Amino acid sequence: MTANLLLEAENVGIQFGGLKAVQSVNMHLNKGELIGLIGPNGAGKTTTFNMLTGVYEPTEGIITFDGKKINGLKPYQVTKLGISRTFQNIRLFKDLSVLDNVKVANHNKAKHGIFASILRLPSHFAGEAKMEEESIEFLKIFGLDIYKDEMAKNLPYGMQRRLEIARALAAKPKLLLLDEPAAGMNPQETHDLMELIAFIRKEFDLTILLIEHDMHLVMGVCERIYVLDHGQLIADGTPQEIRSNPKVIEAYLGEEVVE
Ligand SMILES: Nc1ncnc2c1ncn2[C@@H]1O[C@H](COP(=O)(O)OP(=O)(O)OP(=O)(O)O)[C@@H](O)[C@H]1O
Repeated sequence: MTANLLLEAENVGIQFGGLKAVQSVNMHLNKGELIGLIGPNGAGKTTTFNMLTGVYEPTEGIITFDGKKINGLKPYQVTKLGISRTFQNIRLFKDLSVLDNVKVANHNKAKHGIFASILRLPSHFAGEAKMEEESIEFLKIFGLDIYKDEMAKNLPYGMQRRLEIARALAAKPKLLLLDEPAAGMNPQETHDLMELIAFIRKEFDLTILLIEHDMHLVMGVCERIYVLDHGQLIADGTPQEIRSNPKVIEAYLGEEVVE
């Protein structure tokens, strides 16, 4: 294993009944990379995320994260090791405030223990104050601090998507998985999101894997791209290589993308 390797999937796959949803996927993410995962509907992208995050246990292959095998771990254990994600369908605590949504995620990393909290020891209050301060800092980065007391469900759609990312980031991951972060956003929101993703990668020393159908976004921010089709990887390479790969054009991009 090279020192730079953060995640490796070796021949990973999963079968649901008779359906091989994902087969023999080999993938590696180096520290600090921003990688895209693309492919047609039903190709197995979200299923791959679900295997990387412990939602599904692969029926074949090995997933190694930061030198540890993570197959079979529960999602909360994977989060603890340093993988956070967002979902295709926004999953926020809709009736909690914007700030509380981030605080809940930040809580995973709280330094003060449960006894300090129950007994209301000074370390509990100091810990809470620090967490609130940190959570507000996260909100500022995402331009959400002005909405901090608003219930999450009242945010405009694009802002809810940003809040999901802020929340995933508050768990202080090493690897962030974004499932269609630009879905439903208008072109301006998508453009701003692109800049934000590039910014947080640098600022937080993150590795990011993102699923996205918006090719402008994927080609604009990713260094490398993996392409799935019918559960199998059909290509990986730089945006330039992917754009001109005949297999990818046939399966997914369509002729019009080739310039
Ligand atoms: N829990 C499950 N049980 C049975 N089949 C499943 C399950 N989860 C996913 N699948 C199947 O696995 C295949 C891959 O689905 P997946 O959602 O991963 O595709 P996707 O590439 O993320 O598609 P989209 O771009 O539409 O989100 C599909 O045929 C889907 O029906």
